[in-house]
Amino acid sequence: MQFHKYQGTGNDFVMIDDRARAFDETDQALIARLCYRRFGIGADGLILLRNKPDFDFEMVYFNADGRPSSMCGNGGRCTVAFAKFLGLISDQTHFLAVDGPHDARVEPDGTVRLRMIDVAAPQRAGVGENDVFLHTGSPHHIHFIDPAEGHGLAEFNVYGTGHDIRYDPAYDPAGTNVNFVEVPADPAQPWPVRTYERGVEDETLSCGTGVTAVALAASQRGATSPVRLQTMGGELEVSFEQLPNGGFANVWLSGPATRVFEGTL
Ligand SMILES: N[C@H](CCC[C@H](N)C(=O)O)C(=O)O
Repeated sequence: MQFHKYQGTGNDFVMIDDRARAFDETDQALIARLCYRRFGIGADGLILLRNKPDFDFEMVYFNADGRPSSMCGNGGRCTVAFAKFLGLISDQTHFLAVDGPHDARVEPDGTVRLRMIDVAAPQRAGVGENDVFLHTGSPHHIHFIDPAEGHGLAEFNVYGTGHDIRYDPAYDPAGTNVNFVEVPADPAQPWPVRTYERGVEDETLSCGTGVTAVALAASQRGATSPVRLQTMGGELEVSFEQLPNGGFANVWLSGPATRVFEGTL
């Protein structure tokens, strides 16, 4: 079986052209093994590209634990780049993902812009003012680091604190992804973000639905569209319109999506 490896700002994926529907998506152990960085190919997730009536293609996403997951923003952008590589699309597309239909376009410089679902207003999470929750196709807890905490994002214990919030009973049974954000002195500058991802059960170099949630939450702290986000794996941009009810529409996630190598299993 042929596979391709893609990454979007360091969030990486095993990509499979499964239009023949030959891949057993119920084989959780196989998917987990393919994503395992020591005994397998290594990735944060695995994506099947499949045919779907009325759409250019369907994207089926699995976390590194082998389980089907909610929407993956970086994976969606990489699947669009893969569809273009396969000659399925040119520079615009309408495809189906687990959270519904998505439009996307590929810019001349290779930037992939993905339209995300409309997002409800941020909800308070935890006890203080520094924690909010949004669902951007995947669930995201966001913690704005308070300088009074005494440490910045670079030395923050993303794994430990992220793990605790991800498994907090308040998020039972599905859990959540967890994002840690440093408020920049100038909100027009990139907002630094680090993410603990559910289903990877570790920090990833970036998370597309995560930075989307952060950008929307940051609009309550002086950020205006488009918001630039600085992840460990590179810069992403999120644009949006704020709705009168506090929600968001016309939400777009933009950034690079790169084919790294291909191989045969
Ligand atoms: N781990 C996420 C799904 C992948 C999200 C992330 N890779 C992205 O780019 O949005 C979850 O279980 O909700």
